Amino acid sequence: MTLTVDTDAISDLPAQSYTTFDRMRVCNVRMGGFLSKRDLAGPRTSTASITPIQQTMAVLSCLQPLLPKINNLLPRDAFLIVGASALITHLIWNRWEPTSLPMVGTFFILLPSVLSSVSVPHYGIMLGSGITFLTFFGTLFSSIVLYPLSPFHPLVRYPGPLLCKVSKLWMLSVVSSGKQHLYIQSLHERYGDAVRVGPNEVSIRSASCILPLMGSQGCPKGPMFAGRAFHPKIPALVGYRNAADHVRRRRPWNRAFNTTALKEYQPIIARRVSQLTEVLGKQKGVVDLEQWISFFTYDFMGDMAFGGGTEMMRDGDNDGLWRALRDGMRLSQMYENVPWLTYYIKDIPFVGKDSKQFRGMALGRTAERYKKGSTSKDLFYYLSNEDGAEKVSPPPAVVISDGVLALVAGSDTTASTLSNLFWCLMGHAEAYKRLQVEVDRYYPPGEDALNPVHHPNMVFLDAVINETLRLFPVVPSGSQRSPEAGKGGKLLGLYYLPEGNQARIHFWSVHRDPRNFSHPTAFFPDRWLIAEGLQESPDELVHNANAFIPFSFGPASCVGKNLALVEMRIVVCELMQKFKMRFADNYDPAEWERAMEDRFVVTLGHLPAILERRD
Ligand code: HEM
Repeated sequence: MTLTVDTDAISDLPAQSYTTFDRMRVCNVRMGGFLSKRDLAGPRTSTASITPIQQTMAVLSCLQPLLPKINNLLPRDAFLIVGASALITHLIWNRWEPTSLPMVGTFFILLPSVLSSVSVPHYGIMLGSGITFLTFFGTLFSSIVLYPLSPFHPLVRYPGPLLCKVSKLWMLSVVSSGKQHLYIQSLHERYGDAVRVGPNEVSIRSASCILPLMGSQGCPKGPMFAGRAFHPKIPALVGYRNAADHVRRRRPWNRAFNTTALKEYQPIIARRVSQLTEVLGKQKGVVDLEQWISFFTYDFMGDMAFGGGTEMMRDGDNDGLWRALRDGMRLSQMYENVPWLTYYIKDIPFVGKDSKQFRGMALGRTAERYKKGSTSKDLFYYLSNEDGAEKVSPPPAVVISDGVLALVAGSDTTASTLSNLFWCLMGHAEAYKRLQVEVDRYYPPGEDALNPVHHPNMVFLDAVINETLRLFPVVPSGSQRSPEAGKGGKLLGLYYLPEGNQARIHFWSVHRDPRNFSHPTAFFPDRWLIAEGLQESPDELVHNANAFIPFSFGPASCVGKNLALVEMRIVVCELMQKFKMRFADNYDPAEWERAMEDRFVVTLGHLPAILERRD
């Protein structure tokens, strides 16, 4: 629909005898019924109940008495008015970020159309409108580009590349390459510990900022999670920005991962790990270890989140949901950089198709699980309050959101760490041999490697897991935090993060910083034993345990950490007890890091290996 506003006719209305809403109704008739009956329902008692369109129209209507005077304006003044309106639009946009398409239309189509009335008397309809739109958008875009570079921007003191400072759109191109982690690392090497990676975002490499940014007195989550999930009405745990709501929502998760609950999951883990051993044992020749481990973690988390229903190790990805999960992850990472965009595109049918497909699956599984009731204590048991710990059970929509989160947060993270671990071991014969000795000592043939009873004694196993997570943190570019709205900015040691801006600790760079760890790029599990005094070292080693944050830090850090550790230890012990592993012939191990992509969670390439049974 084309909107044309007959400004002369509007200005003819006698201002005194019409209310704002009367004028709006007249405008609406002339605009072909653009506004709904609700928008035109008349004055309300409170401004809170007036829709954004009504507010804008009210402002425009109030300007009507001025319109006759506008006809007498000089062309120079007309330009100034249009330019000033563009600047005010930027100001409003910057501060409140309108979230509905009608608002976008009001600011970007209706407003310049109305403003055309100041140029039309001088240049005629076509030229006048053209000049107005050009002036309006020219001023608006110049302001958008120049403001982040100006001394008035609160992040002006942070260095960074010009393109990062101007727009997050630049980061979109970096993200699409899958190499965001290496790009940001290179920025830290060039610009220092705090780098501006977006107009309103800083990446931080300093370990001393971890506590003030992410600790209990730190900042809540930033807007990236809302962008990733298309601003859902009911966010999953990971998306809660209000600290008090996050604490409340995290309660069942904490119960689900306490020591008693973890013990109850052991039969579920054991069943899936022995299935993994069985399928690997049946493979002939080269196996893609990465793929089988991913299938295993996905099946296991399916058991945990929905009480079963996922059989990737048996059937493969026959319903395409695993592929949808990976594709969805790529797109979510794009959206997390431009969270405002997802407000406008979320209702387009094909947008977010993968996430919707995945959610549909979760909906079906949740319904089945409710019908079946609890057969064993799994994650669903706690999330749906089957344990009865909360007075009021959460509605199914909440349980579904959390179930999807469990599947996403618990499968690829653990799978990537396990694949990285086996890649490191197969490439470091000495560490492999040493771990094999430890596994054989505690789990010799005949001893049940699915029973975690000996794990507390397996210090080299933990050193290998830690070293893998240090070298390859699965969330390499970190998790965004932003100061709570209305509470002012946050002092992060030497740095200040003003309200309305965001920061992330760059886990990858912190873990590979020689100020935190000696020989930072080497796979050197011994460092963990040396740091604990369990092994001597000929050299003085730098080892900053506070800089090791693969599971993040603070009240919103990974809630599934203990489950992940138990699961990984069982898999390593079982596979090393049963198989001898080596890279496939002709495999170039350097390919591993080349194929590694930062998709918020790391995704990996193939891991071709030859597995020989040891028994
Ligand atoms: C090696 C395995 C894993 C690693 C390295 C890992 C790492 C992380 C990281 C870095 C975060 C971001 C925290 C933040 O925003 O600051 C996170 C969050 C989360 N993880 Fe994990 N994770 C792993 C396994 C798991 C498992 C098995 C689960 C089980 C369901 C899980 C559930 C979650 C949940 C629910 C969150 C959101 C926590 C919150 O917002 O309160 N993770 N994880």
